[in-house]
Amino acid sequence: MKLNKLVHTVDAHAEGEPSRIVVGGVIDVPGETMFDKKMYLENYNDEFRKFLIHEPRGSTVLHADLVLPPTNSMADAGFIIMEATDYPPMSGSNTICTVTVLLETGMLPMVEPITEITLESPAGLINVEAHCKNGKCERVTFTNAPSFVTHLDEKITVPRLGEVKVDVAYGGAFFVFVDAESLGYKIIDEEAGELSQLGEEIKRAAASQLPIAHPENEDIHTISFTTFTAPPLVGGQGRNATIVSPGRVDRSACGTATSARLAILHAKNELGIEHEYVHESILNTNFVGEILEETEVGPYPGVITSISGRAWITGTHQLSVDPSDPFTTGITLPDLWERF
Ligand SMILES: O=C(O)[C@H]1NCC[C@@H]1O
Repeated sequence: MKLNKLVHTVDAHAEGEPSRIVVGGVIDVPGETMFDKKMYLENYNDEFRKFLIHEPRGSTVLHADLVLPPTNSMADAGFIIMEATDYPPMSGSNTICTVTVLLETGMLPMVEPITEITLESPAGLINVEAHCKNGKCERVTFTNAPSFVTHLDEKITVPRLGEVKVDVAYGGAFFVFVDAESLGYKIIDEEAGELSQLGEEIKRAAASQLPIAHPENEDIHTISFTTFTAPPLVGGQGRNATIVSPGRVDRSACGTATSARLAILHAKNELGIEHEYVHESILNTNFVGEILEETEVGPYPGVITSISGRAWITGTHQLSVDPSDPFTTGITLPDLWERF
């Protein structure tokens, strides 16, 4: 057997949302910070993301996280988040999967009952508290990058819907928020296809009509996700479906959307500091969010939030490329891609 590449991954899911954690096969990526390294991959080696996530080795419903040595001496490990179409600076489900894998494989030492570690994400340092018992990482709570709101009750025009009222907020990526009930949805399984299609249309409309940029990082300058919000169905405080490109529902409650939603609720005086907010997913799983303190991000008032959830390892893979394989970097047929 002759191989051009051999990459070791440990796969996991956080409350239903799957990630593939790269723990071997890559020594390092050029760049002085984790954000520089993410930009390097995006600009010069995007083939690696496609190799990990796209068919025939992955699927549209998969993310990958590349574990690297940190560039900041305060951090225990670094990681670069890769999703089906891009590289978000931060991600809740990816963080929870990465922490669970680092601790349950012994890559970082597990201390029971609470392991405290710091990860360096492209969005900055992330403090993590993991509740561990009998070698299992039972729950991961992390303090997210600062969240802030850029637009409240803004009207955009969406081709199939006409005028739609939206909020836009950052929670590690930019999200456009839409009230699902006002469009006739409750966020249940049978709506997943329609919500995915509408979400992609709303994201495109919002991105073109509401220009935005992160005040502290001009390379973060577009709306990446649509989040539909609805009243809870299974005892939480809120429910959501975040649409992940190329157009499918986040299986988890989406950690970064939860942080962004907390920033919006706080801006509307609907949620104070230190109140737990149980955010339900379409699968009835949840992430628990909490506003820890107020802050400022450039000209925007913001909040520091914590997000908490669980992950489970699903298996390990040795991904490889046979030099005679015609499909080394992924297949994206329009039956699943460019559908909407
Ligand atoms: O939990 C989150 O933040 C994420 N889940 C998939 C898409 C987002 O990055």
